[in-house]
Amino acid sequence: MKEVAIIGATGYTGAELLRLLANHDKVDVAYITSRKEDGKHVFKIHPHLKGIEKYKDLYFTGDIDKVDADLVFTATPHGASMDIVPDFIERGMKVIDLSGDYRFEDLSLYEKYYKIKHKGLPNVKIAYGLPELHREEIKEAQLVANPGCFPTGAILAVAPLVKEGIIEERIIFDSKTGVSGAGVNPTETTHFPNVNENINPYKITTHRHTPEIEKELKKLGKAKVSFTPHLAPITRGILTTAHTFLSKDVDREEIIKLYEKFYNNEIFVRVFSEEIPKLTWVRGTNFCDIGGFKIDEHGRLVVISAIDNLVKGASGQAIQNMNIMFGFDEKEGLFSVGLNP
Ligand SMILES: NC(=O)C1=CN([C@@H]2O[C@H](COP(=O)(O)OP(=O)(O)OC[C@H]3O[C@@H](n4cnc5c(N)ncnc54)[C@H](OP(=O)(O)O)[C@@H]3O)[C@@H](O)[C@H]2O)C=CC1
Ligand SMILES: CC(=O)N[C@@H](CCC(=O)OP(=O)(O)O)C(=O)O
Repeated sequence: MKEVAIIGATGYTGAELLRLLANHDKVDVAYITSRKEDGKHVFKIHPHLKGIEKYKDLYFTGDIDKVDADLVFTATPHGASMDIVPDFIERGMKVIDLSGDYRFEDLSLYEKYYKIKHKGLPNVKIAYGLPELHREEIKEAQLVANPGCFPTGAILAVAPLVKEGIIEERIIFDSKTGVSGAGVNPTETTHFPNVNENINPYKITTHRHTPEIEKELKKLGKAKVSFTPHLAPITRGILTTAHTFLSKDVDREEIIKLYEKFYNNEIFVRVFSEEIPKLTWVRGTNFCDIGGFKIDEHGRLVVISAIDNLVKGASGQAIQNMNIMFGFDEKEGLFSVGLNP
């Protein structure tokens, strides 16, 4: 049995780690931290976990220095993670950081989009935690930078096309996200009357996930990314519509075959040749569903992806990465089907 700790376990991704790890047979949760709920039982803050035997003696601690585990999940905001991760690394622990702090090799790109001065990368192996593209690096890493939620759905939607070199450089992503993507603390943007019955575009041309998507796609081929997120009146899920422009003479069947081959051994990516992915198919699951593959008369190829932002977009992917780092079966604790309808 391995022991893990969750820093920031009062938040949404921390809670989701606890929900998913309840079904994981190879790890125990040894520590959960909170700056404000020190000493409280986990069921007090997360009543939906009540009755889970493995959590019956689990209490929040406010003292991060006490944390000692085989692996630490830092489910903390960007900026906060880089204050706490180096100490765990120095103490020899593996870390999976759910924030954006360690996703960029080029720190000037991070500083430009996050508007935060970066404190530097620890001198250990760091991997970008998208298993479908970086499995071998994740196996070797001491620190895994878990991808952003939008980048997960966007990158997986077009990776086969970029790698094959059959589309133009320009790629346009239009994404709709559930409100849980904004974290546990309510704001004016997430206030019910402002979200309900609306679809609100935000951070048009400036969202920090644009350079994250682009730098990952550039590792595969040519990519210039335009990205627009929209807040939708749903709790979970990200539906991404990717507009790409074919540069080679390929038909729909060839494209579907390319995706099926690219994701052939990937348990958590499901390619649909006919159906259009739906958020309810992936809700609560670690799947990224990909479909659409429609080509218009101008050579525009439209691909759709669907993920649950809290699972494949955050905590599920973090557990998938942990499974890879520990050499466990990659789907341990993660295999479930969607809550459809
Ligand atoms: N929500 C989502 O869908 C996704 C989120 N992410 C990223 O994952 C991380 C966590 O997100 P999420 O769970 O939604 O965020 P939340 O705001 O819901 O939770 C973050 C938690 O971190 C703790 N925290 C905040 N500041 C500090 C600090 N300085 N030191 C220690 N702990 C701190 C807080 O706990 P307390 O106040 O109790 O100490 C808080 O509950 C973020 O970086 C986010 O961008 C990534 C992908 C998807
Ligand atoms: C709805 C909403 O606000 N979503 C967040 C995405 C959260 C996330 O995954 O981003 P990082 O892990 O990169 O911080 C946003 O657009 O900023």
